[in-house]
Amino acid sequence: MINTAMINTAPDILRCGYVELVVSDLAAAREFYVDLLGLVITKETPDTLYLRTLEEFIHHNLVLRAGPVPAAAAIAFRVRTPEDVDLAEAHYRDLGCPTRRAAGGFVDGVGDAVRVVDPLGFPYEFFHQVEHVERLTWRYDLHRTGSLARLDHVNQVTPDLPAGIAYLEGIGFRVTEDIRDSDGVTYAAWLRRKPTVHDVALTGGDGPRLHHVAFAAHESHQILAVCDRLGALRRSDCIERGPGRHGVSNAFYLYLRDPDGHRVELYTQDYYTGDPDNPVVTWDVHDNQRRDWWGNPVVPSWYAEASAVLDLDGNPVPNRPRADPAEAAVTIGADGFSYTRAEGEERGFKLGDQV
Ligand SMILES: O=S(=O)(O)c1ccc(O)c(O)c1
Ligand SMILES: [Fe+2]
Repeated sequence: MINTAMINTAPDILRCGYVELVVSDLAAAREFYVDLLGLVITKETPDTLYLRTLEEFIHHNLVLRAGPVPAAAAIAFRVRTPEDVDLAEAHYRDLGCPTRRAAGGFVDGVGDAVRVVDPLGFPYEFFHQVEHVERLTWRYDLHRTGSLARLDHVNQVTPDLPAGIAYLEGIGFRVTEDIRDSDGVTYAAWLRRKPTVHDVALTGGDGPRLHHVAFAAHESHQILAVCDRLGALRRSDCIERGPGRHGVSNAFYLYLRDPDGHRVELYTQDYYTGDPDNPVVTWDVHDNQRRDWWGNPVVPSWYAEASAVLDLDGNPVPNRPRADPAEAAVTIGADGFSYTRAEGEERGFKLGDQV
């Protein structure tokens, strides 16, 4: 149940504004995110890159900071007013979480902000004041392969889904879709603030870890163009999963891994969820089309690997193990290679038996 008392002090979150990633080789990361994916450089210093998508008007959607340990340093949400930063600071103090305020911002282009280590162990930031930059929507002369339009969501690995969902509902998020089994175990959930399928997804597993950050294109052919470009450049090795169409969200997708292994999703064409009675879509964990609508396999690394997250002092936050069953175990390894049916309904491998 949602604890409405908590919502009263929660900030009014608009959307996920940016993610700060630590990368071990800034030049290699620049080549991946700028040359390959076409993100736009708003600002560049010797140790930091500020990048944005084509439709963005705030200073950046991605901060790449050179550092020894690849990890996620911040998941930053824009809030509606400057006063919401105060509310965020008070809310997380009420929750007993570490907080740190920076009146001049933690990164360039962003003003007064508060960073917290939230109850799940994730480094969240809440900001309102931000430097406006040129929105490049109509600058087709600058659009590159993929034409990534905006930052869409983050996916976070956490062990206890019910607790994670309750916490996020307490700061105003709403579930739009989830994956469960007949015993009531929840394996994954998608939660929103903006009127699409999600701003934050929770994936059941040892955490806190950042599973991926997703950028949205307008059309699936733009994602396919990235695949073709990667093939032409003989960089197909950075394609981890897809292209394909998700069951959950109905979005067309592609997952890439950057030079440090940070996972990036290219994503397009999910659906509107803005009405207060938006119906939640629940998928059975044995539904072989839940994660890929065409039944294509989910490679094991997609379930197993994710990025560490840092606390407010820059130290990796230790993982807590998931107590509930792991989806990859319940679905007989990389599902899509076999029918993931409940006990007694096994039908062996799909066509083209895999070894
Ligand atoms: O693989 S899923 O269909 O569950 C899925 C749906 C939406 C996403 O953004 C995602 O990363 C994964
Ligand atoms: Fe995603």
